[in-house]
Amino acid sequence: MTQQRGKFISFEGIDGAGKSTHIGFVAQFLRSHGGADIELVTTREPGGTPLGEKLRDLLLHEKMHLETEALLMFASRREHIAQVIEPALARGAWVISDRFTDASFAYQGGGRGMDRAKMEALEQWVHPHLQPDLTFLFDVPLEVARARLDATRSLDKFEQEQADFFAATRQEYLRRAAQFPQRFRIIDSTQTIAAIQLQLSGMLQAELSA
Ligand SMILES: Nc1ncnc2c1ncn2[C@@H]1O[C@H](COP(=O)(O)OP(=O)(O)O)[C@@H](O)[C@H]1O
Ligand SMILES: Cc1cn([C@H]2C[C@H](O)[C@@H](COP(=O)(O)OP(=O)(O)O)O2)c(=O)[nH]c1=O
Repeated sequence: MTQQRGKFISFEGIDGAGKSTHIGFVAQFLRSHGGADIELVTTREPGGTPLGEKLRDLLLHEKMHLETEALLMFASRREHIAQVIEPALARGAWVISDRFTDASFAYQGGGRGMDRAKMEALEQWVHPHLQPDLTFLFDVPLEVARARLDATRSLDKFEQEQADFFAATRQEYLRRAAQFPQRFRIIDSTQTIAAIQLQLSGMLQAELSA
């Protein structure tokens, strides 16, 4: 009997939107409601493989040309797809990824202003047939995200960007969501954590019974 392919779920949003807060909850929900035989793989981008984690360190801390940045994001992704995502989906596991290609469109395309046709060419090259089945976009106004970030940790290269960068990043996320409404779920991340978890539970339940 051929193994049923697993599902691929990505988490997106500008820094400080609350994405990391909810990934653990979603993993826990799927473990307790998805049946004993569901295998979950939680991973992240940039990163997710030993090589990808080295690239992540460079990407988050070194200044570089915007096209170098985009190419390294997709290089990390190529490795991630080959080593982690595709094998997991093929054996029936569910993959939960903290960011995927929508982040490249949002940050390198929207935030940095890289030409969209080049972004689309990279997407077509690196994963012409793979897209997440479900993408949660945690959406908040910039000021809310910034206030949350300031309260937490020391900021990496992207988190140190200014308001206009994040305005363009957020706008590009929303454009991608409008372009792919079937897979995107936009979460109003100004709600309380409890309210968001309730909303996520309903969406996940629907996905489990699909
Ligand atoms: N809905 C929310 N309401 C209030 N605070 C939140 C909410 N979601 C997240 N936070 C807090 O905001 C900060 C940043 O959240 P985090 O999940 O790390 O964001 P991201 O992963 O999107 O950068 C954390 O301190 C977190 O506890
Ligand atoms: C995947 C990806 C991430 N990024 C950026 C967005 C984030 O600022 C940063 C790291 O991701 P993030 O998951 O936010 O890490 P953390 O929550 O630990 O800070 O990388 C891109 O610019 N392009 C991409 O394609």
